[in-house]
Amino acid sequence: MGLIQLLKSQFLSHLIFYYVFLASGLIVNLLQFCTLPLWLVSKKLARKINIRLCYCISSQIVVALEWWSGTECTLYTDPKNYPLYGNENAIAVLNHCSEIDFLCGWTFCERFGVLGSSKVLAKHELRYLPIIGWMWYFLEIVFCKRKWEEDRRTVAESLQNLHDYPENFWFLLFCEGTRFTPKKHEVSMQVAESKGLPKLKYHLLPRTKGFWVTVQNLRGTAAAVYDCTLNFRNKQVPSLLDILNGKKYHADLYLRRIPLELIPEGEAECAAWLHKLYQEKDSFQEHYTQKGCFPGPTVTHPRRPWALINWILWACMLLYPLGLLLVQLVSSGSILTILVSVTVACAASLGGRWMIGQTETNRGSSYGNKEVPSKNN
Ligand SMILES: CC/C=C\C/C=C\C/C=C\C/C=C\C/C=C\C/C=C\CCC(=O)SCCNC(=O)CCNC(=O)[C@H](O)C(C)(C)COP(=O)(O)OP(=O)(O)OC[C@H]1O[C@@H](n2cnc3c(N)ncnc32)[C@H](O)[C@@H]1OP(=O)(O)O
Ligand SMILES: CCCCCCCC/C=C\CCCCCCCC(=O)OC[C@@H](O)COP(=O)(O)O
Repeated sequence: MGLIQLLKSQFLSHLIFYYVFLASGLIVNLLQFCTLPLWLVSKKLARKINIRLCYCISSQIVVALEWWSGTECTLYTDPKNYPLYGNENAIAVLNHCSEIDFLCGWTFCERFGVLGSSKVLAKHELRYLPIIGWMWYFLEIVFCKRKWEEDRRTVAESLQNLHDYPENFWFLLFCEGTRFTPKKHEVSMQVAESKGLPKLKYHLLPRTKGFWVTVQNLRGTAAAVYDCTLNFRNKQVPSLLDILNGKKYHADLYLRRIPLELIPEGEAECAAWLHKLYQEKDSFQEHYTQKGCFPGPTVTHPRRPWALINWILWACMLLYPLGLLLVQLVSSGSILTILVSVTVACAASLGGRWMIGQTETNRGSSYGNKEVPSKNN
């Protein structure tokens, strides 16, 4: 292991990341809270400010992927659609295959300039996640309880609010609704069988209602669906903790742009369309497994410096006063103050590690583990 690699795996390096993330995150949350009165005066300005504040947080995790771990992201797409990315609103349908799939999504958002504004249909539990969940509240992220009787109204209402959104955004949907595990795959393939649908090898059966309600409510707002299929080279299974340890991966994303007008309006037709899309995604994954790449040409879209600059600015702002304080504490020689500093460091480390734990599949929900197939299918 080289010296740099060794440095990246050290507790102190992680502690710096955690401290900067947690301290800046709480400051950003506080600033977002202060924008509340502004929403009454100018919704447009409040949204624009919140987009930039959210960028300050989410770009820090992108920095960990792009600059700290050096992970590379290759985009496979039709070059003729390339100028549209980042310049229109879109619904991104991404396979939920990895603990860092959301982060790869964020990286592409960053590269195409829509990181601050991009959104997701997220499970309700994430609303309460400190920093990220609180930030999402101000970003108008759409939450669902994964209970259709409740979601059908709330999700539609939240989507309608996005009609006058002042900046371009991508709206991410993990149609599988949960992350892939062998058990969930087995259950969902039983459902597929009961519905007379072909089995999928690499994906869980997609949940169609969220897709339908999103497409219907974003008609006129979003121009296209981006069908995104993600995989990692050499059968690697990345985790956020490994990224923090500086482990480098190579992500490949296959992106097809499908104009929204091509998607059927009726619920049943839309559901059938999505099932067909997932069958195609499955065939792309098969191609990747056989050949080590997706079909079609690649385009190179390099990382931008802004996320790194943002992180360095926060680090300077937060580490300098902390350094001064630590010097004072140590020179004061007070055992109590030194103990307090150690406790704060441990709290930052445990807090950061706990947040990373939220991305780990083995701590995931039991949603999709034991669902009863619908009677009428
Ligand atoms: C250039 C690059 C371009 C793009 C880059 C890509 C992306 C970047 C874009 C943006 C990034 C922005 C932010 C990302 C940051 C972080 C995100 C991180 C995480 C958040 C993600 C989540 O939280 S995922 C979980 C929440 N989301 C979802 O669940 C969405 C999908 N779900 C649905 O749509 C559901 O339908 C629902 C939630 C709306 C409602 O769920 P419910 O369970 O109540 O109803 P269902 O309809 O799903 O269930 C009943 C029907 O399902 C059948 N059934 C039963 N069991 C199963 C089973 N095991 N599998 C499949 N189907 C099952 C059942 O038979 C019923 O069938 P019907 O025929 O009656 O419908
Ligand atoms: C710069 C480094 C800073 C270090 C600290 C970083 C801490 C960052 C921590 C968390 C960022 C969390 C972002 C979103 C979390 C995404 C979680 C997720 O992927 O949800 C899974 C959900 O779809 C389905 O859930 P289940 O599979 O049903 O359960």
